[in-house]
Amino acid sequence: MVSAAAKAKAAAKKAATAAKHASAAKKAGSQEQPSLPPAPGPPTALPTAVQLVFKPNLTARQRAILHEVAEQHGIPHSSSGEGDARRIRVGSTDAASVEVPDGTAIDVSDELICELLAVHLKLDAADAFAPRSKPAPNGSSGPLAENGREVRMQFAERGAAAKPGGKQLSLEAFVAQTLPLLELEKDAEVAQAQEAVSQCKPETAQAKGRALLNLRCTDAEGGLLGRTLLTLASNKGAGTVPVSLPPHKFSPHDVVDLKPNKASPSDPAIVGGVVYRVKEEVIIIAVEEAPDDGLDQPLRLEKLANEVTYKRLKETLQTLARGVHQEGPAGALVDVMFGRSPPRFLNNAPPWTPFNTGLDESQRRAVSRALAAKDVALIHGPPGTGKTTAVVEVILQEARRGSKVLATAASNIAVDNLVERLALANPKLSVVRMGHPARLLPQVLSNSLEAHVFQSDNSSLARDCRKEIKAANAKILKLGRKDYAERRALRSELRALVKEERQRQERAVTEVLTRADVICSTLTGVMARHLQPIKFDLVVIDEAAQALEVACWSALLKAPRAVLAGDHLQLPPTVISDEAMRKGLGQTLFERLQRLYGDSISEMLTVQYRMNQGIMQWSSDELYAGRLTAHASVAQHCLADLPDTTGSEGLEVLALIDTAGCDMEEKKEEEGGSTYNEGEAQVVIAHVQALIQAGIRPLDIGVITPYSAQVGVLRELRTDLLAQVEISTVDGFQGREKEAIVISMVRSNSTGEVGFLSDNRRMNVAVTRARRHCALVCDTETVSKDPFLGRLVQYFTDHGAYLSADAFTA
Ligand SMILES: Nc1ncnc2c1ncn2[C@@H]1O[C@H](COP(=O)(O)OP(=O)(O)OP(=O)(O)O)[C@@H](O)[C@H]1O
Repeated sequence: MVSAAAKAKAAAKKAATAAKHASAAKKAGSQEQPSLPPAPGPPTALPTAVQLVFKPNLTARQRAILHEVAEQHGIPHSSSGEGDARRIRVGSTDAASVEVPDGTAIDVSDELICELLAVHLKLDAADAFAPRSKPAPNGSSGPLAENGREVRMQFAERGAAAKPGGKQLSLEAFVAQTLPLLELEKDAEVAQAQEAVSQCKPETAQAKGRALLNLRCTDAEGGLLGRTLLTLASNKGAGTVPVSLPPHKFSPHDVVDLKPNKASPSDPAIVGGVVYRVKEEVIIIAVEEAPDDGLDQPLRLEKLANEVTYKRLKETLQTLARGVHQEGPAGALVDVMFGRSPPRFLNNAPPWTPFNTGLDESQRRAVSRALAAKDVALIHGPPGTGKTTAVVEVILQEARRGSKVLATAASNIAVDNLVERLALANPKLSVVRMGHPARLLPQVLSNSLEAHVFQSDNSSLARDCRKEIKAANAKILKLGRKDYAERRALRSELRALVKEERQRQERAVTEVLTRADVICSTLTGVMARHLQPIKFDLVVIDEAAQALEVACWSALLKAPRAVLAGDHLQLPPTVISDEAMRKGLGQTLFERLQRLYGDSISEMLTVQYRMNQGIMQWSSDELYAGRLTAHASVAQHCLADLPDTTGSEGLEVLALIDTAGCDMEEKKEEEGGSTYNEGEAQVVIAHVQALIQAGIRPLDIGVITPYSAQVGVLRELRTDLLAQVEISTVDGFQGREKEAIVISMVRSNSTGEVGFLSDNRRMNVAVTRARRHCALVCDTETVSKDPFLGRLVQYFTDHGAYLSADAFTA
């Protein structure tokens, strides 16, 4: 058994050793740099880089030990204030202070204190905090009587830790570090929304992508399970020609306000709603009820901050911090995920007959591993390797065994994808999709909770109640002033009917959810009230590498077993706050578990079904240790094989179009700060035109650029012929594919600055969207200054056609 104190001691030793090494290295590099004396040193006041500030939620014992340890190491320490204002400070008074998160939900554990002292002050306090009372005999965390009050040593002495393959994160440290980061992220989102729509001119808000100005409502149709859909288009076309909307950041499920175009920021909305669909020329929003008037004027759409998500995520953290999960289904799973007990697997995977007989060897291995997992298994799916295909098989197999499955993903589109594929694979399966119908694809609406409920007996009885309510209301309206008795009787009847209607609706929802084999929801959606009492056997998270760890926990606490599928080498979750990102909010559970347990819980899919071998090989060698192979059905496919193409000239699998020396310098937007490159954009469009002339359908071509400003420039250059060519940022293309992809890298400067292009995950996603052709348009001199991009350029030079951009402008 590895105690918390022992682990903290190991962590402290590691940090102290690292500090010693760093100081030794500094010393070796520069004789002028004095190294710190090794701790414990003489009790002289040492300068420290930070000052830790502890709030009142420490026990008397912890406070005493803190002072003792600081004293021993000659580090300044003080205690001030009373009650809630009480603070213990450890570290130099003039150093930057680091507040140890408090909050009533968090007990600051010994382990957390040891870690904080080790990380920030390079102090080894493990011995001092070693428990002086014995743990409960069963090794579980029993309450220890101390200083006259009970102190819960949460998780402190739980089962033996599995052999960790990487740095461990304790549950307490995770909660303590994530709570403030969530606050930062919420503040950043609210600030972004406020700044964009209320503190700046509407034109600036539009430039930032958070507002769309001068729209007209072209359609208001009923449907969508009782909601109204409003279609909004740009007023510029005046109804004659459809006009593209300007670049924006609206996407399905965003919460929005619709206002008169000239309204001031504080004016109320005509109506609020949720974005239902985003198309090139229109945006469709779902509203509870169409407003009676106000829609026949120029309109403005504003994106609002969605604070509900943060509230839900905080609740999840608080549940974890309180240790409530220990009594719930996920008690043992939590221990495994924080390295306190090893992951367990059945000795032999249960026999299974695949629903999908075309699964390849690596997919079968991944499914077997998932079915054998008693706690958690990972499916690592590089681009196009059929990760969702494997996940769907796992769910079908589990449902066949009688398990109730909660199938989730971070995005609505990924959840819809699961629903659609599950329903197709086994139409007898009861698959229920949670969530606002506006957020669902039309093809999965019949699986929505509302659609299921609508068909149930209780719901039909509830509708009868509704009819009777209407009739009773009509009768009341017809009554004369003096019909007191009758009115009273009708009112009482009404109350009973309303109550019965509500109860029937509730019962209908509970029945549908209880009977379902698979319930599908986004990660934040799983905290919906109706799901609270439902028990699951397995939680599946698809696209887990795009989900914040805290969001995964909302789902994970609902079942004893979990299967996570994803690829940590593609784009990470979006985090708005730079500070929160820097401090680790973007770190995903998928990646953490990969580091912690590696191949012992993870199966990598190795056959990809999308790319020509030439496109795949760069990604495989650069990011997946050369383990990917192209399935025979795609390994050699190229554009020239497509119908209607004219020969193979200009249709090579890889092409490098070099703008170096062609006077195509990048520029920076005045507002927003995004980068663009007009010269390069013209070259990109010219190459797309050449592809179309060679017989490639515009629909099969995608243009990807990392910079939103370049998306705008490219869209402006698009002629009618190119209307169906999709132009988007890398993020907009994640999870998708096109026969031909043209990448506009934008950066061209004399200093070799490449910004976030050097993030290998971003480039990995961009290149691997292509099935048969990938063209890289860039200034090779600028981008090659970055070693990773230099290798990419070299790969394209070695294996593809090389063209100078001059050839396109001549
Ligand atoms: N065993 C297989 N045999 C043939 N085709 C397959 C197989 N597995 C997956 N595919 C096909 O490969 C494509 C990608 O599959 P899927 O969407 O499951 O992959 P993914 O890894 O989830 O994709 P992404 O890279 O977008 O995350 C789909 O068209 C799918 O039908």
